[in-house]
Amino acid sequence: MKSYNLDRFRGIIIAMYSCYDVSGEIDLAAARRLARYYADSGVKGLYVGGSSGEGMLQSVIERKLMLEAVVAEVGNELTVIAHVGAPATRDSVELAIHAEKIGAHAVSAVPAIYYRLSAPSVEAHWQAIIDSTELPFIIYHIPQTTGFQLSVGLLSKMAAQEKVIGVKISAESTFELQQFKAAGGEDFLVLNGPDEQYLAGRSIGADGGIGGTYGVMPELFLHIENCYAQGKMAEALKWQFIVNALIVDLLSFPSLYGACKAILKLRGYDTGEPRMPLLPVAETDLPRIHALNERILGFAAQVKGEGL
Ligand SMILES: CC(=O)N[C@H](C=O)[C@@H](O)[C@H](O)[C@H](O)CO
Ligand SMILES: CC(=O)C(=O)O
Repeated sequence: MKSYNLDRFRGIIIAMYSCYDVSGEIDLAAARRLARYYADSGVKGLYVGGSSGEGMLQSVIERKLMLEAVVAEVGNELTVIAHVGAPATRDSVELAIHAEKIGAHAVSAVPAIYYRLSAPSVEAHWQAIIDSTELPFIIYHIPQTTGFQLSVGLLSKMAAQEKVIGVKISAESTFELQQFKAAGGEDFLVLNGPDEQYLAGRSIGADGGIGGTYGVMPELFLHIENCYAQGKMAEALKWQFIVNALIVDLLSFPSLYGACKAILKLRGYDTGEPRMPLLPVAETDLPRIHALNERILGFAAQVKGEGL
């Protein structure tokens, strides 16, 4: 049995975008405003510095600043998970120690990137992070970007540790998700990565999800989750399909995060442009962003009207 309160990690957790000012520096005030917006939306938590959070494009100091702003604003209301994955183990360890010191609720990390790492190497990397704090640890499995295929064997070995409370799986195989759940056992969390299959992941064993598109439509994911929790599968599926059409549109821009940030800007949350090499939305594409935002807001209003 894990001694941590796992319930605080079950549900909808937004993979938060980073916030920059006009010159591209971390914007702490904007980060606090965005975190507040999300807390008010009713989600369970925030995942800071992951893929959507551009952690890999920031210095260690910048990553600490982003996390500090989020914890300061919503640390008492939401679960805050610090993604500390980095190419160098010592940077990840430094980030993990900092996350614990300032009051984040968990740390999470992808395997170290760039080198083609052996399983023992990834295990040692994760272990160094785990051993550096008393915080619970969530493995981040995203083989399409890291190139590392996490085996059920290594997953099981990691999951046997008290501090390793779960895995966020962004691989698109729901079978793999189910196998991780079976290997980890009842009190091991599996969090769905691909937003397009939130409902599928949830149905086959996921305890919730951490997603990069939740940040522009938290209401819709909360609605899918509520429908699912109440056994209203047809309704949940209907909304998953609506969400998927929106995601297809989001993915049609030069970068997903640029599109999400442009949408938030229309709502009064200016988080700046994504960092290069991630591209912002071109001026000529702004009408398309505007239309997409209107569609999302329309669906969000519909969901609110339906209650649940
Ligand atoms: C590959 C990737 O970044 N996956 C994210 C996290 O798992 C998802 O949240 C996607 O951003 C989302 O499903 C859109 O494709
Ligand atoms: C999508 C996600 O979970 C991330 O941005 O890390």
